Order: sequence, then C-alpha cells, then structure tokens
Amino acid sequence: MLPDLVLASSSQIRAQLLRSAGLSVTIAPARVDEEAIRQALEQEGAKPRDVADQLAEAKAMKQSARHPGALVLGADQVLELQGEIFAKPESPDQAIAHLQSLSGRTHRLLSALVVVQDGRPLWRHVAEVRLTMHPLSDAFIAEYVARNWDSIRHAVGCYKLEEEGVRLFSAIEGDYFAVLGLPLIEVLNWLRARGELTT
Ligand SMILES: Nc1nc2c(ncn2[C@H]2C[C@H](O)[C@@H](COP(=O)(O)OP(=O)(O)OP(=O)(O)O)O2)c(=O)[nH]1
Repeated sequence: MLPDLVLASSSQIRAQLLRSAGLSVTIAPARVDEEAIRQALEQEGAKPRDVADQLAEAKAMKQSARHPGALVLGADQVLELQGEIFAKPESPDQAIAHLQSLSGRTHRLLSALVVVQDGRPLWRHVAEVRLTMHPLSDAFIAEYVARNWDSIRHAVGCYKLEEEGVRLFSAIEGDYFAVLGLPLIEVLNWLRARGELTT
C-alpha cells in the first residue's frame, strides 16, 4: 500500500513528480508568510540553506496540525547568487533583471524537504545544485521572458529546466529533480527505508 502523503505545497511540479512516481498525494498548500520568515531568519544571519529548511518545516508543520497521523511533506527552494537570496519574479521586468544578474555566473539552488508527522519533524534534506549560466544578451533575455513568462513566473530562477530554460546553462552540478524543486530520489529512499514503499 503506497503511503498517503500530504504535500504542503502549491507547486504543480512537486505534485507531478510525486504522482508520476506512483505516490498518492493530497495537496494542501500551506499559506505561511514566507517573506516575514525569510527576513527574520536573514536578520539572524541564517544561511540560504537554513532559510530553505526552515521555510519547508514551517509549511509542513502548518499542514501537519490539520492532518493528524499523516506524513506531511513541506518544501522550499531558495536561489542564492553571491550571498544574495532571490525571490520569485513578480513581473516580466523583474524576471529580466534576475536573468541579467544570473547571466554568465554560477548560482546555487537549495531545495529543502521536511517530513512532519503529528507536529514532529521525522526527516529533512537540503539538496544543493550549482548552475552555471551562459552569458546572455539583453535582447535574448527580453525575447526569452516574453516567450516564457507564463511558465517561468512560477519558477524561482526564471527558468524551467525541463523546458527552454535548459538552453541557458553551460553546466549543472547536482540533481535534476532538485532543480525542479523536489529531491525525489532522497524522499523515495526515505519512504522505502521506512517500509512505506516496496521495490
Ligand atoms: N517546473 C519547474 N519548476 C521549477 C524549476 N525551478 C524552480 N521551479 C519551481 C519549483 C517551485 O514550485 C518553485 C520554487 O518556489 P517555492 O519553493 O517557494 O515553492 P512554491 O511557491 O511554488 O510553492 P509552495 O511555497 O511550496 O506552496 O519554483 C524548474 O526548472 N522547473
């Protein structure tokens, strides 16, 4: 019997990855004030990976209270460039500015997962991926954003690796699934180790 997972996320790709792996997933987005949590953590000097981990835990905790007994998966992805954390773009112009900053440089994506059951964190993982972007012309960036805005607006890095975004990169060091937003192999390994999954 596959476990009933509660995914405390509004991310379509996270639900898709888990369901494509054959898991039954209940979607329960956790509305936490990410900006307030992020700012408080950054003021305490938290590293980007701790910000991602704490946000993932906050989302899982919130939905765990509403789903007694369930395994609740919280996730968060943080983009870091030279110490600066980028949030998701709120407009095409902001996406253009983000990509101009990322162009020709290596940034990190930190994808955090936390599993909580009855208010108790059971497992956590933060995957780190280093992505090196080609130098992009302003003209290309403008055309790319115009073509892809409806899709990339939901992606923290203003790209989707499984779509045209893959063209932006000269090198990616780390796990493909972690770029999409969910370190899938690691969470499947954990579920298997718990006897929740058989192979
Ligand atoms: N399909 C796709 N999505 C991506 C890619 N890179 C990043 N993302 C998405 C995954 C997440 O949905 C989003 C990262 O933002 P967050 O971690 O804040 O999650 P989101 O706000 O989507 O949902 P949540 O806060 O969990 O309710 O960016 C990619 O290459 N492909």
